[in-house]
Amino acid sequence: MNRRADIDVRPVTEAELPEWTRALNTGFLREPAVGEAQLAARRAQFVPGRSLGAFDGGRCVATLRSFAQELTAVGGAVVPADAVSNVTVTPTHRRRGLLSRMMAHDLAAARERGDVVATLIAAEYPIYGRYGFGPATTMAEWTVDVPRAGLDPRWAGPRDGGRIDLVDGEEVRRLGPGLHERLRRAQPGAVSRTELWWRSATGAVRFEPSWTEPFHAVYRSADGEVEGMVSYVADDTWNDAKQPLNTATVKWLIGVTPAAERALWHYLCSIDWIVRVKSGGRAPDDLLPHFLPDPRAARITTQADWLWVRILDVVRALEARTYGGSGALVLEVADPSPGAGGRWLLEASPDGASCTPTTRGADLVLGAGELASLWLGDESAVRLAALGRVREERTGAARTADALLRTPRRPWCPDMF
Ligand SMILES: CC(=O)SCCNC(=O)CCNC(=O)[C@H](O)C(C)(C)COP(=O)(O)OP(=O)(O)OC[C@H]1O[C@@H](n2cnc3c(N)ncnc32)[C@H](O)[C@@H]1OP(=O)(O)O
Repeated sequence: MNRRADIDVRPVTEAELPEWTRALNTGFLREPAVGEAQLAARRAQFVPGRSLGAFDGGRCVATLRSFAQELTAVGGAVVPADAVSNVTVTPTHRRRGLLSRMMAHDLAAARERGDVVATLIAAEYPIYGRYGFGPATTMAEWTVDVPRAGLDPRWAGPRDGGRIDLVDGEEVRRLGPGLHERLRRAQPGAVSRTELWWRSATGAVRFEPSWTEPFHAVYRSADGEVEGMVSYVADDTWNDAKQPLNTATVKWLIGVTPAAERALWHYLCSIDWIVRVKSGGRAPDDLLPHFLPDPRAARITTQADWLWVRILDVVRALEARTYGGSGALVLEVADPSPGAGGRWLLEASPDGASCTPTTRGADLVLGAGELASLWLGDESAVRLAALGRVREERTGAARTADALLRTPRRPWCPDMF
C-alpha cells in the first residue's frame, strides 16, 4: 500500500483534465474512457485552483471540484457558498484519508475566500457529517397515478387565461435564467445556476456520453408574463392490449406562482398516452398533490435528505436570514474543524438580527452539523433535542429556537450539482 506521503493532493491544471475526468468516471462507476464532448464540457467548467486531484505517481486516484455558488437564506438574501461536487476516490485507494485531505484543502480555501457556507448533495448519508455538514433540505418525489387523479379528461389548456407553449432549447436558454432568478430569490435553499447549467440542461454541452433531448414547455400568465417552465422526458410503454402506459418524468419544473405550477402539473397529466407522472425532486410540502381533485393519486415514491450545508461563518450566516419572532439565544457550537465553533449570542426580531461571540451561559449546545440543519429552517431543535443531538442548558431553549428559526414553508433546493 502506498503511504500517505506518496500521494500528492493538489489542484489540477487544465492539461490534466483528461486524466482527472477518467478518475472521476471511475469513482462514479461510469465508463472510464473520456470522450471529446465530455472533455469539452469539463474544460468549459474548469476554474483554476478549484478542481483537486490526488496523484499516485502519474495516476489520478481521487477528485473533488468546487465552484462559486449563491445560496438563498430564509428571507431571500443570498450568501456566497462553496459548492462541493465531483467527489470520488478510486476503489484501490479508498479509506486512506484522501477525501479528508481534499475536503480540508477545499474548506480552508473557502474560509480564506470569505464564503459563508459550503454546500453539497451527498451521495450517501454517512459521508459528510464528520466535516461539519448537516442535512438542510429534504427532497420528495411524487408519482402521480393520472387516471386516479380525478382531473377533467377534456382539459384543453389553462383555464385562467394563461397559455402553455412547447419551446426548444434555445428558447429555454433565453427565458429560463430570468425565470429561475425569480424563483431562487423567493425560495430559501435554492442555489444559483450558471450559464453552463442552462447549456447542459438543453444539450448544448454534454457532461454524460448519453443524452436525450427533453420536451420543454413554458407557461405564460394571462398578461403574457413567463411564470413557469418544465422540462420532461417520456418513455414508450404499452401493455398487451395495446393500451399506452407511458410515464412522463420531470427533469425540472419551475413555477413562480401557484397558477403556473397548477397549469404545468395539469398539462403533464393531460398528455395523451401518459398514465404516470414522476415529479422529480420537489419540496416535501410541494403543492402538487393538492392540485389534483384526489390528492392520494400522488404518492411520495422517494424522500431523502438533499442539500447539505456547512456553516463557515456563523455571524454572517445567522445575520443574513430573517426570523419569525423576537428573542435571544446563546448557542454553543462544537466544530471538528475551524468554522462554526464558539459561543454565539443571537438576538433576533422580524426587523433584523445580530450575532456576536459571547461569554454568557449557553442556552443550547449543538454541533456544527446541527446548526447547519437548523439554519435553513427545515429541522426542529425540539426534535434534535429528543434525539440527543442538541442539549438544552435552559429549559425551553429548543422551543425558543424553533419559534425563531422555523419557516412557514419548507426550504427547497431544486438542483442537483
Ligand atoms: C458531493 C459529492 O460529490 S457526493 C459523491 C461522493 N462520492 C461517492 O459516493 C463515490 C464512491 N465513493 C467514493 O469515492 C469514496 O468512498 C468516498 C469519496 C465517499 C470516500 O473517500 P475515502 O478517501 O475513502 O474517505 P476517507 O478515507 O477520507 O474517509 C474519511 C472517513 O470517512 C469515512 N467514510 C468515507 N466514506 C464513507 C462512506 N461512504 N460511508 C461511511 N463512512 C465513510 C471513513 O471510514 C473515514 O472514517 P474515520 O475517519 O472514522 O476512519
